[in-house]
Amino acid sequence: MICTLSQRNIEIAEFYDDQERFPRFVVIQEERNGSCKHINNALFKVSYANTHSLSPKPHQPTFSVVPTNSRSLQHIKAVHAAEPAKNPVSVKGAAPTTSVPGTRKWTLDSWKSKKALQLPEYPDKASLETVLKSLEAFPPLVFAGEARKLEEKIAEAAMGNAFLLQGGDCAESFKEFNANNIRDTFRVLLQMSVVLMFGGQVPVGRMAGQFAKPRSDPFEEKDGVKLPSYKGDNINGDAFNEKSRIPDPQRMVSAYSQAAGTLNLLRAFATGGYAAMQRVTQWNLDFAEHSEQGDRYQELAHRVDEALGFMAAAGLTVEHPIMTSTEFWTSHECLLLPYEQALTRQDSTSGLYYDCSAHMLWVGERTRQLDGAHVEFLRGIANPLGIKVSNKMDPNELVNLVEILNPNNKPGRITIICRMGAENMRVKLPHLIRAVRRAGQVVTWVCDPMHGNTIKAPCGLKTRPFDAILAEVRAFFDVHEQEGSHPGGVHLEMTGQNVTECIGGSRTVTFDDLSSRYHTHCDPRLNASQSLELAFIIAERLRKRRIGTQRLFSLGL
Ligand SMILES: O=C[C@H](O)[C@H](O)COP(=O)(O)O
Ligand SMILES: C=C(OP(=O)(O)O)C(=O)O
Repeated sequence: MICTLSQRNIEIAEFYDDQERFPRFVVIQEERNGSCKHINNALFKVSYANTHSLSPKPHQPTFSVVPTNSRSLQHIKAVHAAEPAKNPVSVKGAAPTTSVPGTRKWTLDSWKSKKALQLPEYPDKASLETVLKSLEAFPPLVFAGEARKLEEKIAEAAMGNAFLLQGGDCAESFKEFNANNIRDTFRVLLQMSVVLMFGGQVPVGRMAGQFAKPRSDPFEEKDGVKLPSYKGDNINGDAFNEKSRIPDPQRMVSAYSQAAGTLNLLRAFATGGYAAMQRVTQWNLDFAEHSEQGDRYQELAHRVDEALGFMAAAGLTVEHPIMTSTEFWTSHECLLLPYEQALTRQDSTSGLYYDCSAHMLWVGERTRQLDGAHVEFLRGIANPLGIKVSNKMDPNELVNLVEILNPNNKPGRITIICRMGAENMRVKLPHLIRAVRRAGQVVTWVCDPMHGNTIKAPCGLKTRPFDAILAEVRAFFDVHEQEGSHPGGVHLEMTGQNVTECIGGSRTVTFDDLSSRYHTHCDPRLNASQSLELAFIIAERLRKRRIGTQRLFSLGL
C-alpha cells in the first residue's frame, strides 16, 4: 500500500511493509512553478537507497529521505502544523527543537561554561595545568581518517548491513596492564565477531582509554570511614585510603601512555597475522568442542568453518591480507573532559576537530544532560558518538539530544546504546524508536545488556546474571523486529580472562564462585566463555533475521 499525503507544496509518501504496520520510507517532493520537482537538496537529502528493504514491490524506489538540518525539520513541521496530518505516522510528532541549545559557537573549551557532572576537583591546579600542556603536545593516539572509516561502518549497521560489537573492560586499570590481558580481550572480541557475521562485523574495543568512571555515589563508606569514590585509574586510586582517593593529574599521563602501548599492540595483532581467520575459527571450534553445551554451538562453529572453505575456493586463501588482518577500533566514555580536550586536534584535511584519544566516544547515562558540559564538548568533535540511554530517557529528550549532536543527520554519527533491563526494553524502546523515526533521524541502535542488570550478591559483590543479560538482548531483538527497525549491535563489559564476576552461563558461575576470581575494578564483566556463548546465541538470532529477510525478498515483497 502506498499512502500519499499532499499538503501545500510538499508531498509525502510513505511505503508500508507487507503487514501495513510500519512506515518504511518517506519521499518528499517540493512543487515549483506548478510542476513537481524532486527534492531540493538544500533542504532535504536522500540519505540512502535501501536495497534490502521490505518495500511492497521491489521495483519501487526505496529512498529514505531525511531532513538534513533543523531548518528542514522545522519546515516539515510547519507544513504539518498548517494542516493536521492525514497520516498519523508522518513527521508531525517530531519533538520540539526550539529550546535546544546547539546553534551556539563551539570552541575546544566551550564546555567549561556549562555544568559538568562527575568531573573531579583537582586540588593541585598547577600540576593540572602542566599535565594538560604536555598532553596537548603529545601525538594523537588515533587518526581522523580511521574515525571516519568507523563512522561509515556504523552507518552500515544503522541499515542492518553490519553489526557493531563493542566490548572490553568496565574500567581498564594500571595494575592489569600487560600484553596477555590485551591479547586475550582482543582474541575473544575477534572470535565473537567471526561468530556473529561474515564481512559485516565491526569490532570496537572498550580499550586503550576506558579509564574514567562515573559513579552513582560520590562517596564510599567502609567500617564507618567515608572517602570519595574511586573514579577510574586516570582520576584516583582504588585503594581505600585518603591519599589514594585524591584526584591526581599525573594519572592522565599514565593513562595516555598505557593507551598508546595498548593501541600499539592492538595494531600489531590486527595486521601482523594474529587475527588470521583460520586461527580464529580453530579457536571457535575448540570452544564448541569443550563447551558443556557443545552440540548447540558445534553446528554454528562448523558453518563458520565451512564458509571459510567456500571463501578459500573462491580465491581468498590464507595468504590473502583479508584473511590475515582485521579492522579494529577503540572507544571509551567521554567523561574526563580536561583529558579529552587536551587530546583533541584539528584535522588538516577536513578542518574538523577530532578527539584523538579514541575512534569512538560515548556520553554516559549520568552526563548526557542537553545543556551539560559533556554534550557541549561532544557536539563539536567529529568522531562517531554513542549515547547511553536508560529507561529514564524521554523520547522527546532523545530526539533533542540527537539533534544537538548530529544536526546534519549524518548516518553513522550517532549510536544509541540502550541499557535498561529486559522489561523496560520491551516497554520503553518502542517509544524511543518511534520518536527517532518520526523526527527522520538516522541512528544505529545498540543493546548494552550489562548496565540495567547489576545486582548485589549475598556476599556483597556486584554481579550480573547471564540469563538477565540474555533476556535483555532477546527483548532488544524482539522490539526491533516488531518495530521494523534494525538491531545494530551490542555493547558489553567483558574480558578475555576466566574471571568469576557474572553468574550463570553454560560453565556455570555461582554466587559462591564469585570471590574466587573477581578482578574487576568497577562493574562485573562477562568472562571469555560467557562472552563467546552470548555471541553464538546472538549469531543464531541474526541468522534467523537474515533468513526472514531473504524469504520476503524471494516472495517479491
Ligand atoms: O560502569 C558504569 C558505572 O561507572 C558503574 O555502574 C557505577 O557503579 P556504581 O553504581 O557502583 O557507582
Ligand atoms: C558508565 C557506563 O555506562 P552507563 O553510562 O550506561 O552507566 C559504562 O558503560 O561504563
